[in-house]
Amino acid sequence: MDLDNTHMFDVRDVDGKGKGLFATRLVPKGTCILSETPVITVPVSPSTNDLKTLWIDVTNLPGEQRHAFESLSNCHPYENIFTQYLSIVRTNCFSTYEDSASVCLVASRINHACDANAQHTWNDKLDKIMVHALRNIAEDEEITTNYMGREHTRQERQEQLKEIYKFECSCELCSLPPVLSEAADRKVLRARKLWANFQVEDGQTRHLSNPLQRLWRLEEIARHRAELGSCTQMHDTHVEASALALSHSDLARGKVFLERAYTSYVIEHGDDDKLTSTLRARLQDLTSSDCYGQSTRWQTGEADVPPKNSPVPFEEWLWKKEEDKPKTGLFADLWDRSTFLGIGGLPTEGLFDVEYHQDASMGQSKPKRHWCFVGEIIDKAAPGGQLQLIVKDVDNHITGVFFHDRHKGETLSDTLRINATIVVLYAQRAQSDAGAVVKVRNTSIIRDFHVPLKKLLGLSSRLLKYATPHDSLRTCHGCAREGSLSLKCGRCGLFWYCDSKCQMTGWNNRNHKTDCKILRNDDVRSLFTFRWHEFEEPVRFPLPASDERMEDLTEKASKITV
Ligand SMILES: C[S@@+](CC[C@H](N)C(=O)[O-])C[C@H]1O[C@@H](n2cnc3c(N)ncnc32)[C@H](O)[C@@H]1O
Repeated sequence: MDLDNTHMFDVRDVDGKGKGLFATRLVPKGTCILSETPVITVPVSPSTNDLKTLWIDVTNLPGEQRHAFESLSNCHPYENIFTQYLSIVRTNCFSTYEDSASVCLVASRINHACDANAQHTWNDKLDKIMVHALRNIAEDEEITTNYMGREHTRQERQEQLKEIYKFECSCELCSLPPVLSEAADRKVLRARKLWANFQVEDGQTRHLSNPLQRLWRLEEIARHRAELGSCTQMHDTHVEASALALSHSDLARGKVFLERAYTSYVIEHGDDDKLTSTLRARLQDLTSSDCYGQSTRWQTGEADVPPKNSPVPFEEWLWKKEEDKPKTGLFADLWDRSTFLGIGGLPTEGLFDVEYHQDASMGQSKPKRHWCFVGEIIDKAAPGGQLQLIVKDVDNHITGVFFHDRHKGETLSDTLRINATIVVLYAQRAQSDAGAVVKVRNTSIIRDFHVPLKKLLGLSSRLLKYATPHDSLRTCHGCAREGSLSLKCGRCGLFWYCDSKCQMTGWNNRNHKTDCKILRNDDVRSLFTFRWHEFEEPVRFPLPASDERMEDLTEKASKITV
């Protein structure tokens, strides 16, 4: 017999259960209570030949082991020595190798409880049954495992245990008063249903539709499952949440979820399991995950996990429960992937997305905030007279923008030029033969800016850094000094300098010659000055009131420095 940690438990008689395992000292949560190599393995559905093989295997066991096997509990009737051995297997087996059931001489003595304090798992790296403590187990407490998995109602559990193991379970969970038992059952059913809905959609792209709602569903599942106490199911929930976060380039949440998955998995499976090693490796390089970066909608860095004393409660941050706080910057931040999206971050056409839609009458959903698709035209064609743009989006994904308006885009076909940036308001991700595309049904939602996307993004960064006051101080665009500056660009009125020397540096060496020209275009100015985070109703191009806002901004800028 191959056993570790025998000093932690012994086998005792238990009233009404036969024998059972008991802790002989405090066993802390996560402890490996035993790891044991099976003595007998049979196919799950044995043939007559397999029964003979079973008989041979048992009779070939060393005397002590054969005796131990024959004296294991047997709750099924049998007719002869072959079926007697099979009945013993059925009463005591664990599923181990594919389609196989195995018997261990010690682990098989562990009795069942629906609210078990330990869990057995099969470790195919070690070829052993492992039993780990799911919580602290007190000295003299019976060690129990759950024979059936957690997500079953009381009635389902009782029926299965009676059928397979011929006993009526009287564990604490099964002995709850009816009101509490029904409440526990409701949690089981809710978690099971929510989880089943996740399983319906398969493949990596499942994370792209309605991610916020999916995250909130996972939070609800995680809450129920935490109460049900299954580490395996907590692991599954957090792995899914991690994949969801990573799909949207959210490394901070992806990391926290994966760490949680790892922690719960290790409790039940130990740290020498195959999947444990995989999870550990994945944690080392989150970006290597298959689903990473399908969109940048929630982009964060690993270091963006808020500190413990952060004003936003950690769980609220983790599950994105916090209200979408209005962002108050003076200029639009084109890098903000909650508003300026690539194809992967867009809500899916025809689906209600809680992050972007509000209910409206007649089952039609309306935008509840502003957002847009942003990309650069890299090619265009008009097969069958329909204008189709090939676009590289803000996430560098190549996608299509297809025109489904009355004129099939013909009215715009000359204006929309290669290398121009386009912005499509309230865009949705639609399916076409060519994969995911944006369909433009009304030309007033699309606008082209005769500037490559890279330049617009660079300008956005510079506006945020040099044209936005920080604590009433400005940053010189020429030398990056922070202070009360008195010289501003006379043309755009937005960039500030220490003196004319810095202004020359800014103009000639730091892009302002180009930026200033770009900023003279009304559409570009309104793109940057429109209040994207203040929503009253959907807008169309041209975006409203850019000039007033620009005047307002330049005036504010002057006041700060006078
Ligand atoms: C795998 S064996 C467990 C060890 C067994 N008690 C023994 O004496 O070897 C399964 C059998 O143990 C008994 N058993 C397990 N858990 C029980 C429980 N919670 N209440 C009553 N009997 C239980 C049932 O007879 C069941 O068929």
